[in-house]
Formats: sequence, C-alpha cells, structure tokens
Amino acid sequence: MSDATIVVNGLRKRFGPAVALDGMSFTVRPGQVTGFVGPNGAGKSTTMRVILGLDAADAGSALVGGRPYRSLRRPLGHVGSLLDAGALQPSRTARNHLLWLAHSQGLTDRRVDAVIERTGLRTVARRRAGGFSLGMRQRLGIAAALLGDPPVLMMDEPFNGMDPEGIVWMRGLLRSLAAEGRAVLVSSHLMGELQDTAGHLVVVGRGKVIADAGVAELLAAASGDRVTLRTTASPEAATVLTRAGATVAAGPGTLTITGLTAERVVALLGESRIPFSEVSAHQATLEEAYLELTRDSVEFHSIAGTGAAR
Ligand SMILES: Nc1ncnc2c1ncn2[C@@H]1O[C@H](COP(=O)(O)OP(=O)(O)OP(=O)(O)O)[C@@H](O)[C@H]1O
Repeated sequence: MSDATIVVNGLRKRFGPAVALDGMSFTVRPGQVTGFVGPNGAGKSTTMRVILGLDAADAGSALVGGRPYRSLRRPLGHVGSLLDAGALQPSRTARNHLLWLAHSQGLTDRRVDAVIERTGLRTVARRRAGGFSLGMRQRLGIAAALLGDPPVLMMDEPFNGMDPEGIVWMRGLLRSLAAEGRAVLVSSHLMGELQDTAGHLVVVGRGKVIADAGVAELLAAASGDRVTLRTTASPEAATVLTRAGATVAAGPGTLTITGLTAERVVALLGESRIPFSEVSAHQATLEEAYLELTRDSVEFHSIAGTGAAR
C-alpha cells in the first residue's frame, strides 16, 4: 500500500498566545501501529485535526498518501479517523448512522455490514446510538473509520471508556489492521495500552517531537545495563564483580550491578563458586521509558514532586 503514509512536516499552530504546534514533524509508515503519545496539551489532537483539514496550520504541511486531505475526492477511501466518539446523531440506529455515512461517499450496504461484523456491533446494530456506552460509541466510531477500507487510520484515544475486554479486543484489532499493511496512528495516555501493540512511538511534548523510535529501541535505552542479583553471599559477590569493573549497589535483599551483562555476572559468580538464586537484566516498561522521555515536557508537575509545597 504505497498510499499508506502520513507525513507531517514543520507544523506550527497558535491559538492566541498559546503555541499548540511548534515545528511538529514525523512520518507514519505502513505495516505497524505507531503510538502518538505525550502529556496533556502536547499537541496530539491539534496535529490530527490539521492532518484532517479540520484546523489550518500557520505553517508546515501534512500529507496523507502524498496529498493534502482536502484534495482527496473520497476521503473515507484514503484515511479513516476516530477523533470524537461522541459526534453522532443520537436518534439514529448504529446501522443507519453507518449507512448514511456510506451513501454519502458512494459506498455499499455490504461495506456497512462488513464493518459492523469487524467491530463486534452486530447485536446492537439496530439500537439507537444515543443509548450507547462510551466503549460502544468507540466501536461505532471505528466502524465508521473502516467503511472506506482506507490504507491510513488515525485514532485519538480509542481506548477511552473501554472495559478490559474491550481493551484487549482493541489491541488485537489495531495489530491486525497494521498487519494488513495499513499505517495506523493511535494516540494514548496509558503506555500499558500500547505495550505489545505499537511497534513505533512518536513521543511529543510542547508542540514538537521529543522521540521518534521503535518501541524495542526505546525499551532497550530505558532499561540501561542494570542487572539485579539475589545472593546469600553479597560481600563476596560484590568483591568479585567490582574487581571485574562493575559498580555494585546494595538494595533490600539484592545487589544492583551496572557495567556488566547478566551473562558475564553469571560467568564470574560461577568461576568463584558464589551461590545465587537470581540474576536478571532490568527490563523497563514502556511507561518507564515514556516518563523518562517526557519528564521535562509536562506542563503541570504535581506540587509534591516539585518541592513547592512548603
Ligand atoms: N480550539 C482551541 N482553542 C484554544 N486553544 C487550543 C485549542 N485547541 C487546542 N488548544 C491548545 O493547544 C495546545 C495543544 O492541545 P491539544 O489538544 O492538541 O493537545 P493534546 O496533546 O491532544 O492534549 P490531551 O492529551 O490533553 O488531549 C493546548 O495548550 C491547548 O490548550
């Protein structure tokens, strides 16, 4: 799918004195889920609105499959989006809402039934959307986004309001949409939602990109080279490992070692016949990696955290 890219280049946007976008640039590639994350007010929604032509940027460009959204004749066939799941006519049934959208874009009733099936809405398709829970509205919004079978998908906080079963379902759906070769951009606040789903992360703060990298790469960088060791012979272990060049810090019941790999630690302890019950390389979570990256970009730190509560 060569149309499956989003290219955002140098976007700037002010709302009065507030700078919403300050040179936002990134590319969303096909075949993987790209997580779009950052603190409140970082500019995620504004970026998505500019990509969809709902807000005009003061400078820069945003292209979907190489073209500005506004130049697309049948946009649903190029990009599907979920921005505000509340935006629907409450008296229409879910199916009628989708039929109305489909007919406005020259799409068939068969597409409507296909997306109802794919989003698990079959049993409620003839119910009025006004009575839907937020999670069901999200599914309906996603059904609408999929109507035109677009190569590009963009979703603003699709996990919002979903119960745990819905979250698991959503992760699977996002992964399968990406596996079909689509470019999938998903904003989220909760890193746990994106762990095991996103292959790539675009981390933003204060209107620009802070990090743009593969998830594996970010996790490796955040994990550092720390190794945890559990042993009943701490002093002996510390002596051997320090002599081999490591820095050793004692924690509750464990030693934390930097400067040696877990394999090397095991080998050194074995050579010196020092007993141990655990040697493990520290594996950061996506949330730890994210918090580390965005530490300087959060608009409102908690008062206790800044030491200002005196
Ligand atoms: N219509 C608007 N009028 C005035 N200011 C706006 C408007 N839309 C966005 N902003 C401001 O632009 C900045 C970026 O907001 P945006 O909603 O894009 O961030 P976000 O990353 O999506 O935040 P959140 O995670 O809270 O949804 C914020 O400072 C916000 O207050």
